[in-house]
Amino acid sequence: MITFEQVSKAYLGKYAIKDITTTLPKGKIIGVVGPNGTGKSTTLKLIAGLIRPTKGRVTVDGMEVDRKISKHVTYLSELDEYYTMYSVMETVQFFATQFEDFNLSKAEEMIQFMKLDPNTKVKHLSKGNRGRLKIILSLARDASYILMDEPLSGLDPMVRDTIVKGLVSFIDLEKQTVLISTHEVSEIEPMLDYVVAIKDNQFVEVADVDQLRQEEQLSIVEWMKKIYAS
Ligand SMILES: Nc1ncnc2c1ncn2[C@@H]1O[C@H](COP(=O)(O)OP(=O)(O)OP(=O)(O)O)[C@@H](O)[C@H]1O
Repeated sequence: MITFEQVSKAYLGKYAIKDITTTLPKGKIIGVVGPNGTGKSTTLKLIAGLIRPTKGRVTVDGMEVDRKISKHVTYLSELDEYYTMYSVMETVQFFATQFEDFNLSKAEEMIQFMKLDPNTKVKHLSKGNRGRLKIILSLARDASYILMDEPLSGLDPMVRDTIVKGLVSFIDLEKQTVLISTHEVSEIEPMLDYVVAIKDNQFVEVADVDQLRQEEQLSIVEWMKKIYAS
């Protein structure tokens, strides 16, 4: 369970998010959505302990978040952060030495699923294939919380659908909670259980995406259009 207690984050005196109090459930795939610059990355980084709130408290399973939370939380950033001299397999093996919960056989399975050549050096991978490698590195950890900041950026629209389906099959919702930030909601919509949209520094939440579809006959994309139009 992730809680925000009166959390604000300001950069140079300007708020990205302001006075948020909420609880995000466990065992769900949660979309963090909104237009550019609304605070999606900020929200994920606060949960990952990469930045500190200006005010308030963020907790994960009752633990106040600081950098040590990375034992329980994996964060896939928008940036590349690996050694380009390593091959795909060497990178995966290196990560296995860094994280106790890294599941090497799951990583190998995902390399096959993503159709990556394990022997290719990272510096020779296309942008899309680096994107695939990043997804593998974050999902191969048996961490309780998986945070993915724009995981589909740089990936060919033709393969996104397959990758999204693959992502779901590698997540164990009995033990894991996933937060995915994106402004390309339509592509991940089928996998989402719960949605946090950020508008005017506040969270607007949909606790049950199926209910939204059944009772209000709205897709998330349609719901977002309504929110951001008002
Ligand atoms: N390190 C920083 N220094 C100053 N301002 C920042 C910093 N990081 C983020 N911001 C500002 O905070 C606001 C929220 O940024 P954030 O990156 O969280 O948004 P986002 O929704 O993830 O955007 P995008 O979709 O473009 O990635 C923006 O106005 C951004 O310019």
